[in-house]
Amino acid sequence: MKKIFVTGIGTDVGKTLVAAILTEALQADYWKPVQAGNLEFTDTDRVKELVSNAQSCFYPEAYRFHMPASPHLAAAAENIEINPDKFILPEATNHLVIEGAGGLLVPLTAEFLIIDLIAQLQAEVILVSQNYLGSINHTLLSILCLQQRQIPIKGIIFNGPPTPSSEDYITQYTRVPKLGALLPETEINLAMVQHYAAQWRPNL
Ligand SMILES: Nc1ncnc2c1ncn2[C@@H]1O[C@H](COP(=O)(O)OP(=O)(O)OP(=O)(O)O)[C@@H](O)[C@H]1O
Ligand SMILES: C[C@H](N)[C@H](N)CCCCCC(=O)O
Ligand SMILES: [Mg+2]
Repeated sequence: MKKIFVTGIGTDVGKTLVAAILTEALQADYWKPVQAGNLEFTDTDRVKELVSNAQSCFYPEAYRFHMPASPHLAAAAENIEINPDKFILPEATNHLVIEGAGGLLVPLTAEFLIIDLIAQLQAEVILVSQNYLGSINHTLLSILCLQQRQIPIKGIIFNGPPTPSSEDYITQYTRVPKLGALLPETEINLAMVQHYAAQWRPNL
């Protein structure tokens, strides 16, 4: 069974949308271990809304915080310290898509970062890269960091206006494959998620 951790080169790069498409493509289960902010409509609510297969299950977050901030700060604001031992993989017999918070070096505690959670869960990574000026640097930094920790990287999803020159540089320099691309969409709905799911499925 695949255990895929969806991380990104930063926050707001499209991880939730990509996670919804991957969940649909693999008819996988979905888990967001830490939700910071947007408790009235969480990333899990969003993915549930966008996934239409009957097989996917959605697991409750290990931690939910009100403050839309780095999880270590959001936790401190509620006088809570995140305990890494509390991140227990849901007992699933299905593929599992796990969504992080922000990028790889986002703190969960003073010592424990998202990248440490990925290593602890022994998941492979799909990295969401958004195309903007500066994103080559952010994408290479993320990949070098994962490679230094010997965390397996399944591939990259590029989000936003296509920029083949940047994408080619990144895939050639890192030797990490491109799994798919997500274009800027005006409508985000079930049909759009199904369309990308079918397109990316052969690469997953
Ligand atoms: N390709 C796209 N076309 C249109 N809108 C997009 C696209 N990708 C992302 N968005 C929108 O951009 C916003 C941020 O995306 P998303 O919530 O998926 O980011 P994220 O990386 O999951 O952030 P977080 O770190 O908070 O989990 C959302 O409103 C999402 O719908
Ligand atoms: C609140 C936001 N949407 C995410 N849930 C958390 C992003 C944390 C980013 C921290 C940082 O890199 O400075
Ligand atoms: Mg998200």
